[in-house]
Amino acid sequence: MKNKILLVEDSPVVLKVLRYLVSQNDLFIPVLAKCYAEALECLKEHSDDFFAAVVDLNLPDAENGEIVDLVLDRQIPCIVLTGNFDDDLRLRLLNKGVVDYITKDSRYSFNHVMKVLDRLEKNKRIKVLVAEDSSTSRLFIKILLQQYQFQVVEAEDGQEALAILEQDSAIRMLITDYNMPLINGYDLVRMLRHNERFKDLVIIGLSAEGDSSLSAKFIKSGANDFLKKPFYHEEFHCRVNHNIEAQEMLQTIRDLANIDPLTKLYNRRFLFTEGESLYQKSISSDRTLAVVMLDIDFFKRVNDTHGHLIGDALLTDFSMHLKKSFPEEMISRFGGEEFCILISVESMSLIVERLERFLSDIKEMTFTESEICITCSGGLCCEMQSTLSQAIEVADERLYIAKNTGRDRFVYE
Ligand SMILES: Nc1nc2c(ncn2[C@@H]2O[C@H](COP(=O)(O)OP(=O)(O)OP(=O)(O)O)[C@@H](O)[C@H]2O)c(=O)[nH]1
Repeated sequence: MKNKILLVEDSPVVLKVLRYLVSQNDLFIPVLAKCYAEALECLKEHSDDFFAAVVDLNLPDAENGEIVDLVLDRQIPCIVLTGNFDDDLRLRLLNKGVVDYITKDSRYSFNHVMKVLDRLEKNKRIKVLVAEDSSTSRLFIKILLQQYQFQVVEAEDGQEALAILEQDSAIRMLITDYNMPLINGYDLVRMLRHNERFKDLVIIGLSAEGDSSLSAKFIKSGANDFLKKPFYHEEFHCRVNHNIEAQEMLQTIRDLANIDPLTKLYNRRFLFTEGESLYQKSISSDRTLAVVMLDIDFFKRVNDTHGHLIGDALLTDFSMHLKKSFPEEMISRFGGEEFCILISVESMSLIVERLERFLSDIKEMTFTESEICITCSGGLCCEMQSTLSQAIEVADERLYIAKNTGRDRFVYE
């Protein structure tokens, strides 16, 4: 469902620009009002289900910013547009709880509005943990985060923060004070940074005024950023949003390096780095990690008969089915129409059963809009080798045997 954005602006040109920009984003749908009275009607008509509002501060029928209260009273995130910058007014508006205050001084201002809307939409799915023993300060930070639509979790001390983070892997950011009972903020950051699991957690330390060494300590121990108390709303929002954006960019770069763009499975590079370390961990903990090499039979015929685009669609559909059939396993596209699955082995009979079921499921299915029937062949290596590469070689030799002995089968030994 699209998010409704209320746009209140008396200038037809500005309203047109805003409408155009908002409707360019697939997630948003603009609802327009030229004055306070029209905005009131819109709010009544749409029973307040607006995702956010972008409002002009001075409207012909409400010259003193009354529109801001109208929107905020309905708990709608409010972005204020204004013709001139006024420091007192800005502070008054931010204290009221507006998300941002933007001057209409250039076309970049409207891009900024879009950036804020986009951020609000993404933040709905981001959980932030606030670790702070002072309830007043915690509440203040919580309100600021909620203005930007973040989901907020709270901890009263470092120990509680650690326990929450251990339990909830969805938390992407920690904002932590220094002075806290049980575990202080600095030790909390150090503990987290020594744990591989939290390497991507964004951490912002809060340091009290006058203690300049604390911010350096936070950064040195692995925090991404710090804020000196007291801070301005905008400074807080900028640091929080910039750090989340940096984390998102890092994730995009990682995905580009590790994920096959067509099938969205891991690529060969990821298999030989992360897969190898998984394999070595299995060796050291005396667990068996089976390597399955899987290849679609006569895939060239699919391309030759239906064309490469349908061939691509088949690879995508097939990969989705692989993911469904092996949800816990690391699956990679080894190349072309060949895939590699790493499966923890509890018993040989169980793994054989799963692979045979997969083969028979594939045979019963049809793929793509052209309803193509396929089979596939596979080789399995269950005997632990010294490296993943060696295990892949063994599984690949068995796959070769499967191909040469009639296809549509697995060779296990
Ligand atoms: N559409 C599409 N085709 C691909 C892609 N990658 C590889 N191929 C094709 O996959 C085909 C693989 O053909 P072959 O290696 O001869 O294997 P096969 O036809 O599956 O025969 P067997 O493996 O022996 O059963 C080639 O035609 C490649 O062009 C891709 O990303 N998209």
